Amino acid sequence: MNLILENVSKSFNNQTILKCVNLNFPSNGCHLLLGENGAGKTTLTKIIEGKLPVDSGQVYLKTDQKNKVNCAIQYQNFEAFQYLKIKEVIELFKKTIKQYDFNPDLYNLLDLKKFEKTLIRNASGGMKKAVSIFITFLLNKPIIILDEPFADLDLKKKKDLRLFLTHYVKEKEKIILIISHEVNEYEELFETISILDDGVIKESDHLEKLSNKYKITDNFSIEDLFYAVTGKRLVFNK
Ligand SMILES: Nc1ncnc2c1ncn2[C@@H]1O[C@H](COP(=O)(O)OP(=O)(O)OP(=O)(O)O)[C@@H](O)[C@H]1O
Repeated sequence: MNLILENVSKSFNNQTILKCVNLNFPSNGCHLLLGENGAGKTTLTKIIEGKLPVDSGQVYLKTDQKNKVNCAIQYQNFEAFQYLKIKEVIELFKKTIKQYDFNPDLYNLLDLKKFEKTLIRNASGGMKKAVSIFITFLLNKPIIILDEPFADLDLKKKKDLRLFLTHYVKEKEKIILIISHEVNEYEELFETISILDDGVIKESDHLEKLSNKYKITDNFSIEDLFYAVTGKRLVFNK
């Protein structure tokens, strides 16, 4: 199973945001989409989700045939259901999804048991992020897109989530696409890295191939790769 984007272009008000994007994400792996603010990452995910039409090109899920894309997206912020408790929100989703996937390991690592009775309106940024991540997996879709999943989580949850994702993609036939600026020490997690720069995919390949191509051999870091490819720093105070 592969998520395929073929020659995808998109403009807003005559400004080209995505230029002829070609991507291929195979299942059983986590894939990183990397780019500066405004590079076009969110636009790309909305196109994958089917929320935004393309100007040209196509997006599909390839098995032995071309299928419509069916994906769950975790957005950066969770602001819905302000007057429900965290547990009630999860119960509500369980009632509306036919074949939900309640993952107890994910529930525990995100510490949701502890905050079940907290109203969404009183939940902290980290708690809301935990709820949105959990619901994205609960939806049980073949494609999962996580938008800055690690931001707002404390160090233990970041580490546990990284480990969870590593095992999860090996066990389930899913495609996980992650948009993140937090990439330090996440090198092992990603099967492929795609670098989006001003609407153009500059590179999209396996880590090892990219590190060899750019001759980053000692202490390989994704930040160094981004710099080698774009000439720009992801971390500006480096
Ligand atoms: N509906 C819209 N109408 C006009 N311009 C838009 C629209 N949506 C996005 N844009 C523009 O498209 C460009 C890419 O935006 P996008 O949100 O995809 O970037 P991003 O890579 O997700 O950035 P960030 O890392 O800050 O979230 C920006 O210049 C943005 O202003």
